[in-house]
Amino acid sequence: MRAREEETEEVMDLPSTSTAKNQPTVPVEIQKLVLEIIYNYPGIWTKDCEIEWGNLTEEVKTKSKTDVETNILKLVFKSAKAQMCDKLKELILDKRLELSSVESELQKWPLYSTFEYYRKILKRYEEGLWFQQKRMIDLENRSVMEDEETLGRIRVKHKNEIDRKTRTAILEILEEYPEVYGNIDTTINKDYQPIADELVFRTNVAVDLPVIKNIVKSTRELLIKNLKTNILNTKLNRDEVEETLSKWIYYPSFRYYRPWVKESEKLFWEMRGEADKEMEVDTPAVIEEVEHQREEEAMEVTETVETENVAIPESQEEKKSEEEEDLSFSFDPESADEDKPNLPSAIVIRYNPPKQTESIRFVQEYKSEIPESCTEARRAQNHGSQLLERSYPGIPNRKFGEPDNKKFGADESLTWPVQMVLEDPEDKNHWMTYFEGWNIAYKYSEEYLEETAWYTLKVGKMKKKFLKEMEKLDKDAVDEYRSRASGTITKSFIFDYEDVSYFHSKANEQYGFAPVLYISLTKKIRPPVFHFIPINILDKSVFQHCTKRMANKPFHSLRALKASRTTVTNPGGCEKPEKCVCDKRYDLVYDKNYVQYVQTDSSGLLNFSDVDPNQRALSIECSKECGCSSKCPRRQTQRGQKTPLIVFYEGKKGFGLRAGGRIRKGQFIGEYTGVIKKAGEGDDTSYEACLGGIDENLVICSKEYGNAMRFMSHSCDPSARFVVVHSRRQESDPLIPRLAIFALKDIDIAEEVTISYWKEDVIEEAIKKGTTIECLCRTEKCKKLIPV
Ligand SMILES: C[S@@+](CC[C@H](N)C(=O)[O-])C[C@H]1O[C@@H](n2cnc3c(N)ncnc32)[C@H](O)[C@@H]1O
Repeated sequence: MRAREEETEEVMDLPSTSTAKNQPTVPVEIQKLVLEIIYNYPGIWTKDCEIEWGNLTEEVKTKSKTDVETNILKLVFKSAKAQMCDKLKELILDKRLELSSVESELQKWPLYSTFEYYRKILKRYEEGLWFQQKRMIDLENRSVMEDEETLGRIRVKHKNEIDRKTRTAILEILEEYPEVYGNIDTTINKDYQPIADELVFRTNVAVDLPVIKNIVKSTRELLIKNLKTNILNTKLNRDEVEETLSKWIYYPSFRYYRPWVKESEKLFWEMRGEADKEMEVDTPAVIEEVEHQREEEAMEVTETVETENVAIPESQEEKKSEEEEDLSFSFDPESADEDKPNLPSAIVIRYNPPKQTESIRFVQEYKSEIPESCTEARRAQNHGSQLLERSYPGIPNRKFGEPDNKKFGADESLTWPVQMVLEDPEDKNHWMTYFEGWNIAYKYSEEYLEETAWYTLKVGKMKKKFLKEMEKLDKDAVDEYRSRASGTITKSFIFDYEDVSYFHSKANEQYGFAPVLYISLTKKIRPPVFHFIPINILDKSVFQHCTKRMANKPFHSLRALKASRTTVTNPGGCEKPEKCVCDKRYDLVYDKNYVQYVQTDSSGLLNFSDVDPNQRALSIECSKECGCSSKCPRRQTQRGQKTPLIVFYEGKKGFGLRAGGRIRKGQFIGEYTGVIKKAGEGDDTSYEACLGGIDENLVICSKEYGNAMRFMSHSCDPSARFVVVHSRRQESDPLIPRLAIFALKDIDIAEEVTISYWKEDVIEEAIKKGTTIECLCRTEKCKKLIPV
């Protein structure tokens, strides 16, 4: 690296983008020397290697004969990095220069000659800028569709990458297609082709037709849901409903649809007992009024509050900040199983010859595998040069690294999925970004990631919020974790955590479930090893045992066999209360003296106030027979985990489970999955949960196969409890018992999700016998001892 001849400035303020007033000034010569020397210390290019900083400080001292403190050197480096990013952005995006002009402009920057090498580290960042520049130019020329060359650069967005901008654009385009939005229920994928074409034309983003269809339908669902919550639950008056709706982020681009849901709205007002009042959305005048308002709005730039569901339960309203709104995971409704009708709800192994049904997957043997959707990880597993010395079921142990870049990197970067983003403690506006299958860190601005990796950024922000909450309990531990996570993670066990988190979340994502992250703040312990499985697994004999039970019979056969004993009527939670037969089915099949019946209300919440904590609770979920949709509040287990969960190292207790978002009292948290087997078959029962209430003889064992729920610790004052669930989508499906976990209280982000492992009498019995260990639940109600 040779220094360039002519310089104009003698001193420079640090850092370039900083607003701080009292930054030191460092002579350019020293800055150049520092940057030149840093070339030989790659350990600090992308991370903060303290040893290298120490050596570097010494070298600078020797060569410059000046004593410059390490933190000043860090500032020099940080400032140069920021300047390099700013300059690239300015030249590529603002000035829209070509590559050769960018090059010559950069040469004018006095530090470039000694810092040029760093531009390679910003390769992906720069690629992103070129891509954006191209898109801007394409859009201006409106030549995207004609130009074959450009078509290759269109960004394809998959379901979880759909950001607010894309969704808004789809809804805006849709307005021009009343023949589609007026017939949403009967549309087929093909009907959305003109919308998809227009989307590419307007935004250079390509989205699959089923995804567009889902977005349209789900926004309609959200509109209805918001109306329902505001009218029935929050009991707002008409003006307030209007006002609340207008805060919903998609309302401005979707309000034209309101008259098409007037029947639903009318029904809600009727249920409120306000049927006599005139429906305001009923007349064309309203559409005109909407149009008028819209024109007015277009004139003024107002800040929109982002929220999916604008109705906030009263008890939580105060607490819910804008930041949280942004973090609320709305896997519903895009990921609801309407999208994937063929998803199995259990896996049966060793069934010979295998059968074929939609709801059950039959296999000869089962082992965790890298999800099929992770194509880059699979490619890396085959060709990557970086071997990670570890072995986790279903998780690759090979990655691509710098040496593979030339052969396997190239242009595909544009469609690579981003695996994770980690906060950069030194730079709040950028995130350290890792692509799936690669072990190289890149730095991207939040703005850029918002555009290209919306979903992963959301997970990153959730983790950041979780750590912020954990700081209140143990700041030192969180600081230590952060410094480790921003260091050389590729070689440390942190990557194991990130990979386990990613691939388990991907397995969940296939079913439309929320992510699971694994975190150990201080202890250098490897993540737990087990086969992650989002649904239950059972073998042929247990499967046959389940399918022989009377509960399998369809409702009409049950009724023919038996007269209903009592009338349990609480069908209010179902979307179609008039047709719902769940409660009656409970009467016909289960014994109320033995298992208590619980049923979700219209918000999908369970009320446990009358349920004995020592008694088993059972819920029956709706099936197609009830006539409701897959989004009915009475289908919680079928829809699955919607709140992110954190498997967190709790010290002596081992790993436990914490909430990655706010969970409401009565809310479904997740399903306890594992191997369904006969009780008493294994010698280690610590991961076994009984299916009593449905079948006393069966347990779910999550020791070798399971999901995040297997980590719940015992508490003498638990925040959640088990509910056995009778659930299937179709009455013709085999009925396999399921086990759900519901919240007993409001659980905040970073709070532990715990259950009581035993009934009280079992704990007391063990205490009497002396067969106990110390209980570490640390609650006020702790009995201090629990059974071994
Ligand atoms: C189902 S496992 C929970 C996950 C386990 N901690 C892990 O790291 O895999 C049950 C085990 O967790 C630990 N544990 C859970 N709750 C506890 C508590 N309240 N006190 C002490 N140990 C507990 C015990 O070792 C128990 O055998």
